[in-house]
Amino acid sequence: MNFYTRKWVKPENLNAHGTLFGGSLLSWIDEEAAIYAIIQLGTNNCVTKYMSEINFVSSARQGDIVELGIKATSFGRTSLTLTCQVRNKITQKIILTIDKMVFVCVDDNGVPFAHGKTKITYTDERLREEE
Ligand SMILES: CC(=O)SCCNC(=O)CCNC(=O)[C@H](O)C(C)(C)COP(=O)(O)OP(=O)(O)OC[C@H]1O[C@@H](n2cnc3c(N)ncnc32)[C@H](O)[C@@H]1OP(=O)(O)O
Repeated sequence: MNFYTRKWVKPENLNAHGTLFGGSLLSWIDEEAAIYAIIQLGTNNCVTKYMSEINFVSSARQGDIVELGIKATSFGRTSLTLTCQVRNKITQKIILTIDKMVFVCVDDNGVPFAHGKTKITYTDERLREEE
């Protein structure tokens, strides 16, 4: 799993208990996972279809640096399934896990289409191929 994105927990990301607000974290994850899916599938037209149980394993506090990890676990016909982990960059303590996130390629009418990809890419070549 690659942890490409780091986030610095700031006052505007906190809940009433002074720890990282789950909604902020989920918003970061959805964007990170969407970008990952876009790179893998070579198209901007990807939508979030499904998220499995979200396990908030431990909390993060103001000033913490957290890192978001995403990995593709399976390529479907129109979909891509990912798994996600968030951890504290310094201590490596797990903050959150999501076993399964599914993204689907859709055309301009919102109808799923076959993406034709079967393997993980570690470059952004597929996006350039679309142009
Ligand atoms: C990044 C963002 O913020 S996007 C914004 C939030 N997301 C959205 O607005 C999406 C709203 N949802 C939709 O528009 C529709 O549900 C669609 C177009 C994504 C899918 O429509 P469906 O009628 O479910 O399509 P369909 O039955 O053909 O399934 C498409 C794929 O999703 C998979 N899928 C459908 N439902 C599920 C589910 N509950 N769990 C896992 N995968 C699923 C299917 O297996 C299929 O994958 P495959 O082709 O690789 O085998």
